[in-house]
Amino acid sequence: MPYVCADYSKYKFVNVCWNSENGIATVTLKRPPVNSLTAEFLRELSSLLLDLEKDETQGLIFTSEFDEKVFSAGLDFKELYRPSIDHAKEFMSLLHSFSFRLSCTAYPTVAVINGHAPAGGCIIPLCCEYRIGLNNFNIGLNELKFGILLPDWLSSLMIHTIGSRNAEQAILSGTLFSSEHALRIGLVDEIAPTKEVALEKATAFLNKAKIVNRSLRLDAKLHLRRPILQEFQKDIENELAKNVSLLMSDKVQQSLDAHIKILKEKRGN
Ligand SMILES: CC/C=C\C/C=C\CCC/C=C/CC(=O)SCCNC(=O)CCNC(=O)[C@H](O)C(C)(C)COP(=O)(O)OP(=O)(O)OC[C@H]1O[C@@H](n2cnc3c(N)ncnc32)[C@H](O)[C@@H]1OP(=O)(O)O
Repeated sequence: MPYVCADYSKYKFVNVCWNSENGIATVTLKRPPVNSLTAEFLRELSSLLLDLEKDETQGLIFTSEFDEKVFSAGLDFKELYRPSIDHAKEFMSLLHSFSFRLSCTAYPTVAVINGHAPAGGCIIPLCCEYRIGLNNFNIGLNELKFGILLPDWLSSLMIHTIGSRNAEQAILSGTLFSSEHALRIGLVDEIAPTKEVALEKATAFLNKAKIVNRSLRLDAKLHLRRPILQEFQKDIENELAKNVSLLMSDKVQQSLDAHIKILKEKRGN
């Protein structure tokens, strides 16, 4: 049975609950208020994946501390508004490397989506092998509505999950799906009434994975995910430069500004 070496208490934005009986790590995202992704958060998540790999984790479940509210609100608007060029580059590189790493983990992965997961908030679930949603949440890649062209690796993750036809319609219309709709098109694999039930279902999925030889399973996973992994590895420097210049463009910066204002008005700030 795996043996925990890493000090998981060092992490600020996640709580890691390691079950030493079955080797399953439940990682609860807890970056208030809405688990938006900053460079610091992405750096932490990447380092966590390495620790889990070293500890020979048998399965990983992602969920959110902000139950029935938000899984992740996506990229952090505030950090990406008028960033320095160096920060923009670092952010895009961290987003790319974390998403790549999560897409090809040696251990099986599940997302328990216990709240909204718009735009970049959908990245963790899409990189995972299995998705379990709760009722009454929205999920989807609505980036086109922000004037953001998806990186190829992200479109490819969506295509892998819901098929090309559904992905084309979903991405081009910038749709955020209700949980029921997400289930119909395969964006989530199951719906659960509560987080507890969702976690049980996640454990059942991970236990099923155990009956397969670990290294054989990894070979098969990498083979089945080859089209996605190729997109991640294709012309990385050029892709990152494209994303940085998109982020720094007036159009995207104006869109971020507008969204920050909308959120402020909503709160009466
Ligand atoms: C920009 C990138 C450019 C190029 C990129 C190239 C490649 C990357 C590809 C991936 C791209 C992804 C783009 C994104 O992810 S952009 C983010 C999209 N996210 C959203 O539109 C969600 C916005 N938020 C909401 O809809 C709601 O907040 C939410 C439903 C999540 C929760 O609602 P609730 O009513 O519970 O809370 P609020 O009162 O709205 O918010 C609470 C506080 O949280 C702050 N907040 C919300 N979302 C974000 C965010 N994304 N970033 C930072 N902060 C966020 C909100 O302002 C409130 O803050 P305070 O007022 O309390 O300070």
